[in-house]
Amino acid sequence: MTTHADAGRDPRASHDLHAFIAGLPKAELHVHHVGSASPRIVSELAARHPDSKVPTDPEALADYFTFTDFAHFIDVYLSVVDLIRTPEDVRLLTYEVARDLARQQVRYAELTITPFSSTRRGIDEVAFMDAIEDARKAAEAEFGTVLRWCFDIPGEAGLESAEETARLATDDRLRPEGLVSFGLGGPEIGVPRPQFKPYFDRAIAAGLHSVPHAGETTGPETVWDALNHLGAERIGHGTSSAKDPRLLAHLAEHRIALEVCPTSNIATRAVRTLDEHPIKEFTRAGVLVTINSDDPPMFGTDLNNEYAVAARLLDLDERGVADLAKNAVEASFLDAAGKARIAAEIDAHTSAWLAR
Ligand SMILES: Nc1ncnc2c1ncn2[C@@H]1O[C@H](CCC(=O)c2cccc(C(=O)O)c2)[C@@H](O)[C@H]1O
Ligand SMILES: [Zn+2]
Repeated sequence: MTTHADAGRDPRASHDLHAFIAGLPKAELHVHHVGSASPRIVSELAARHPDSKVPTDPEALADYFTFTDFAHFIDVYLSVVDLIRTPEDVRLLTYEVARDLARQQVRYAELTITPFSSTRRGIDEVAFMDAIEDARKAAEAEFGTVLRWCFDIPGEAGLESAEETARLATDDRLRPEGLVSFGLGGPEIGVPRPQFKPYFDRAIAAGLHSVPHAGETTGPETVWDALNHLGAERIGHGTSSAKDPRLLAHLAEHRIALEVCPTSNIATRAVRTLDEHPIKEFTRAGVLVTINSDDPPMFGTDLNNEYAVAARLLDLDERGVADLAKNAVEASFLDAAGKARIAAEIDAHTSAWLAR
């Protein structure tokens, strides 16, 4: 498996391609709020809360963030969630995540937030919404990075968490301005998707887009469930779709994008090795593939590295990488003018690079 010692940069992509990717304007569609906390922020929060089992030494975090399986990953993830205790923690985390995205030339990101995990730990719901919105506005003004929110149900926490997430996402007095979509995360085994239909129906009726995780740790039938019962417009991961040619054809025909996160799949052991990742089967079947980082510091990666990994697995040059970046813009929930602006920036960067 990929270790943190060699992660953060795919050594097999050329220096030139890394430099092209680093300067490429990008959109990120699948990245988790708490899972984006940098080692510096995690260790700062861990030092503030010495009762936690999370290491305070950023160096020790690489070991702590090495997972035996998906369940272990979720355990560790929740220990970091436990460090976020005040609205100020939420604001700081969100602002710092935006700074990290801006450094990678991410112009637009849909950040998956699990408000249930914060409200059940006692953070006031109004203060929580104010904290994320305050950080969103500051980040846009200071870094030029546009953030939007996806509120996700932590499925394993049961229907109580679904009810709470749907309430927070649809109550006009609470619902934040930046909210665009509704998701479902956590383990899939033992957490059937169809039971969440009423909550997705409410979110969709309130104008939100549907973007559940599916087919990350279970088979293609979970992706079908997400499509048929939850009205999925994009699929988080969808890795196991490769096992079902009819599903691949359906995704391709309906332009339902997969939010592919290659390094994540290795780190959680959903896929054995990068070379066995089905990304090539997706593109071969004509599926709209987007490249994403999921929980970058926990997986020792970042979005730029995920593009380098994808370039290697798909054997892409600069134009091919630029096309992948445009897929994410197309599959985003930006308006047409916003999409056109980032697509033009991608073209400008690519032409200038190739004319060097
Ligand atoms: N690759 C991923 N694939 C799937 N999900 C991912 C991935 N990365 C990050 N997540 C996140 O994991 C969380 C899971 C939280 C969870 O299951 C849970 C269960 C019981 C209680 C509580 C609680 O809060 O008390 C939470 C979700 O918030 C989700 O956004
Ligand atoms: Zn995810």
